[in-house]
Amino acid sequence: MHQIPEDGTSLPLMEEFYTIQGEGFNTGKAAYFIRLGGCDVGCHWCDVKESWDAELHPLTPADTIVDNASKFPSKAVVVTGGEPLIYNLEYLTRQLQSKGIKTFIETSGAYPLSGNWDWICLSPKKFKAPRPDILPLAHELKVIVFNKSDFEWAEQHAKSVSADCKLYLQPEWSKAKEMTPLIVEYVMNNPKWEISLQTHKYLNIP
Ligand SMILES: C[S@@+](CC[C@H](N)C(=O)[O-])C[C@H]1O[C@@H](n2cnc3c(N)ncnc32)[C@H](O)[C@@H]1O
Ligand SMILES: Nc1nc2[nH]cc(C(=O)O)c2c(=O)[nH]1
Ligand code: SF4
Ligand SMILES: [Mg+2]
Repeated sequence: MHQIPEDGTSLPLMEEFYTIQGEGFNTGKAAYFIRLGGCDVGCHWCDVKESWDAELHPLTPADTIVDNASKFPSKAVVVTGGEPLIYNLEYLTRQLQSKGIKTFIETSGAYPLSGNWDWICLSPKKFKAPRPDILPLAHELKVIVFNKSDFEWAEQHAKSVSADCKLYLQPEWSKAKEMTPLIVEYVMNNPKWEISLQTHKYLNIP
């Protein structure tokens, strides 16, 4: 069993890679991705189920992760998972920011917010709803559309985000053929929403 230190100085690291942010507001921007292992939210359509068991991913010093991230030209890091907010991300984000690196997170919001973030992408899940306190702090609300009921789920959460939070509807990958036309129609009728696509999957990059 991992003994994960509560101060966040070591974290279960599944993978780290330099790529282009494929989704949401920062789409198209180069960024270093840090994928932490561990998630119990249980989305049946999750595209990284290999991340769920934290035990499979080696505890790695946050200092090593920061050193690795520093070597790339883009000064932006996306922390994702798994569910990264299972862990205390205070130390990791402070260290990144002290090196002039912008910190972006991808989260379901199911765990308490920790860390200092330049960009929070909140993707709320029905399977384990976000904590209400993260909603007003999100810079971007990105709702995955797997079926028609997800439009209502999206509107429900849009009520609690800040006035300048960007609103995105993203088709669930396996249902994209079916759901994308519905999203297109929805956005034309409700233009406060925008479409987000998983562009990295079309580009065949990580
Ligand atoms: C794998 S999750 C990891 C971060 C966090 N657990 C979360 O769900 O936000 C990263 C992003 O991918 C989205 N995502 C996961 N599986 C997807 C799928 N099959 N189709 C579209 N988006 C998906 C999530 O909603 C989230 O915005
Ligand atoms: N290119 C790329 N962009 C992404 N945006 C969010 C991702 C994620 O899995 O969190 C992701 C990912 O896995 N790859
Ligand atoms: S919360 Fe994120 S990592 Fe966890 S199962 Fe859902 S999509 Fe996958
Ligand atoms: Mg992904």
